[in-house]
Amino acid sequence: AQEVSSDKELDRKVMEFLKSNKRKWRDMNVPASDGQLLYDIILKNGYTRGLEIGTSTGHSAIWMAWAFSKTGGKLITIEIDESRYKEALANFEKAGLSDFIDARLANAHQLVKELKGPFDFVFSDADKGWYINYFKDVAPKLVSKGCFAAHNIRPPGKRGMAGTREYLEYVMALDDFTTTVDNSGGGLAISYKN
Ligand SMILES: C[S@@+](CC[C@H](N)C(=O)[O-])C[C@H]1O[C@@H](n2cnc3c(N)ncnc32)[C@H](O)[C@@H]1O
Repeated sequence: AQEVSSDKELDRKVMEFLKSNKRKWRDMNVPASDGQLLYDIILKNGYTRGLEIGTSTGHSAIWMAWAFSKTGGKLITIEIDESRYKEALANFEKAGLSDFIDARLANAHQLVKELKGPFDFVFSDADKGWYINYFKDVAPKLVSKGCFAAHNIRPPGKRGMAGTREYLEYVMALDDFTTTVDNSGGGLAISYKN
């Protein structure tokens, strides 16, 4: 079983932050239920090396970094918009999670290619038309049993945001990944590397 540490003071601070901001996320942020889902996947698998593509103001990153605070891990997160990036940094500070997050102001089209990895958990939530490219760039740097999760994915056959259907068809056809879709929130395609 994976080592999971507990810091009650930090838990209290994060929970207080999430509670007081529950109705304040207005920048395309994931719903809290998806944040919880990401948190659960990281804890369940004991992941420690995370990458997020599309920070916005930091809601999903806060859930993931909270999980990484327990597994001894860290999250690299990328955002192209400076004002959202700055707001995210302030939110990470308020939530007490800055030590678990390496936030980058950059174009992910370039930076995802440059990052060495390895990663065991990736959350893709930036420009949907680029999802397949992000996946192709990251897959070789994802460890075996690692997970690549992509947001705003509808089940097969259902209409979704432009680019997301092509993405789902692409990952579903891969022999070295097993993909399921969770539609309890905004829609999450969860692909495990075999
Ligand atoms: C749906 S929002 C992310 C929401 C965030 N994951 C959350 O739950 O709080 C998508 C973000 O991706 C950013 N983005 C779009 N294209 C990008 C690119 N090429 N590189 C980095 N970030 C990008 C947008 O500026 C936007 O803030």
